[in-house]
Amino acid sequence: MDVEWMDGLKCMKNVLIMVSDSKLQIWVNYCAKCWDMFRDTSPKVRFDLRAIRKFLRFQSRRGKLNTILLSSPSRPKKEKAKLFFFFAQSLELAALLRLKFRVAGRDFSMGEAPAFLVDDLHDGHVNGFDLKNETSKTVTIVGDKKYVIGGADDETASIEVQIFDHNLGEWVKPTVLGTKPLSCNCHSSVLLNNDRILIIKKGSKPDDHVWFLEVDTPYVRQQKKALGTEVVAWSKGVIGNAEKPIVISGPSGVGKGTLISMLMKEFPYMFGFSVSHTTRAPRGMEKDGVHYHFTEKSVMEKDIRDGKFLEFASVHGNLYGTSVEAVEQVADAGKRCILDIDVQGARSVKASSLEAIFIFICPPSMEELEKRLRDRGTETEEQILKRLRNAKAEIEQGKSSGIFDFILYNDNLEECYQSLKKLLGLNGHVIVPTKSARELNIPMDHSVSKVDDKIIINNISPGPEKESKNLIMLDVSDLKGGAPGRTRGLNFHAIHSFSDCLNGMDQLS
Ligand SMILES: Nc1ncnc2c1ncn2[C@@H]1O[C@H](COP(=O)(O)OP(=O)(O)OP(=O)(O)O)[C@@H](O)[C@H]1O
Ligand SMILES: Nc1nc2c(ncn2[C@@H]2O[C@H](COP(=O)(O)O)[C@@H](O)[C@H]2O)c(=O)[nH]1
Repeated sequence: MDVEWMDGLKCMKNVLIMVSDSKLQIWVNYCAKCWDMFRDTSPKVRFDLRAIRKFLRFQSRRGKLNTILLSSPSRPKKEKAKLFFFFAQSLELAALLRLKFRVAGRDFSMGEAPAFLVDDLHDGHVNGFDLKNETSKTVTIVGDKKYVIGGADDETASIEVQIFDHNLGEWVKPTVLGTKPLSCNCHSSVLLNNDRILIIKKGSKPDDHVWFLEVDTPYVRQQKKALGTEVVAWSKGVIGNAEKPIVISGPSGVGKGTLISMLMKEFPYMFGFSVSHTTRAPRGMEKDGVHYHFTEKSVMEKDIRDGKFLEFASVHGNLYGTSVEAVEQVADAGKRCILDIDVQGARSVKASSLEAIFIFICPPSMEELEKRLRDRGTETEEQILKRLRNAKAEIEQGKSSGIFDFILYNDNLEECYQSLKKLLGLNGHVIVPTKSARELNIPMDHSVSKVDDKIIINNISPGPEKESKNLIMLDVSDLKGGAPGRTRGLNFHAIHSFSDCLNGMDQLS
């Protein structure tokens, strides 16, 4: 193996760096003397980061660098981890150079700290997730792209996203879908499954800590195809396992609205209505923002072009649509979302990445449907005839398209309502939500590490209550939903040490 001594690193005294040309690897080693110095003080003080950066840049320009291997078989894992953390502080550079780290035989991409190796890392070392620079940006590499997240000075602005495409060798401005998180002083970024970046905001409100920037999920891929641009999508993380949204379809006048109102009245804390946009005029009792967002056609068409809608359709001569925000608002309130949309809309939702339960409501007969529409007295004769004509095709599609998981006949209203409750599992005991991890505070000053599907949030400056737990584990193994809409299934646990995250722990939610 070729061994080169790098000039730039001579000032590092006790750290040896060897370059293996054949393997394109750097081996980082350290001796006992170095460790003794290293143990008691911040690595930042002991090591000359600038020299390391210079060295790494130099190597990367020569195309020699793809892996840093921390190797010292005689050293305990914990010590290796400390050294790893020290290198992880060079995240910005590592991300630019697209480095890989290997510690104790395991590969970690830059920014992933092997938390299980560092039980007692309480002395304020950052773990590489934050760039810790003035503009609070983080850099995450996914495939051939570099995602630079953050950087807005103004806290009323949203977190910015910029992408550098290594294939094109240029910066690309992405179309950013979904409600964007407000800017914050500092955040951590962790790549999950190579398709989304977990963002943990520091010093934000409890319901605003966790966000996901989707970069290559099925929804994002679909939108890239549809919009023909680079696309990323924000999705806010919600704690707990709020259940799948419910899509209710059926011909006009069948009683969808009536059934939904009954459900929301009986279970107000459980369900929330997705308020659609429409270009039709309001009926007498209808309120803007409650029954619909009544909108100008040109405005709605522009919002559709801008990707703000989960689905939209022309129904009985007017434009109707469900905005991503409408679904997100319900999830934010911790409720299960109900969508009252036509069959075309249900088809679009089915094809989207929003996992939902699809229910079709059928009338007992066309005569009864006509009677209900006429008795409701909200449409003109012409509109009634149009709705009845459309009803025939809708019922056919509802029964045969394979979109719907359940078909209910709304003959006797009370019986139909009971059937609806039964299929939603509401006919037995209903659990009323209690105090939950929604109130959990993620400490302002924290570091973040990742072990498999577990994110460890370590309170760097614990408060006066000595007994309070300083470690929080965020379990992301069971994520559901995602953009468009919220990402459900986040679970927080209090843990006493890093090793707890591999064993049992106290769940907070
Ligand atoms: N099972 C039922 N028996 C008799 N009348 C009913 C029944 N269900 C609903 N209705 C009545 O039928 C009318 C239409 O119901 P509703 O407005 O809920 O229909 P819808 O499916 O929401 O219609 P649209 O799609 O046009 O909004 C209302 O006047 C309602 O009170
Ligand atoms: N595809 C969508 N269809 C929707 C939406 N909101 C309502 N609707 C459907 O439109 C008809 C007519 O409603 P009305 O209030 O004018 O009587 C009805 O079938 C609704 O289900 C939507 O956002 N998208």
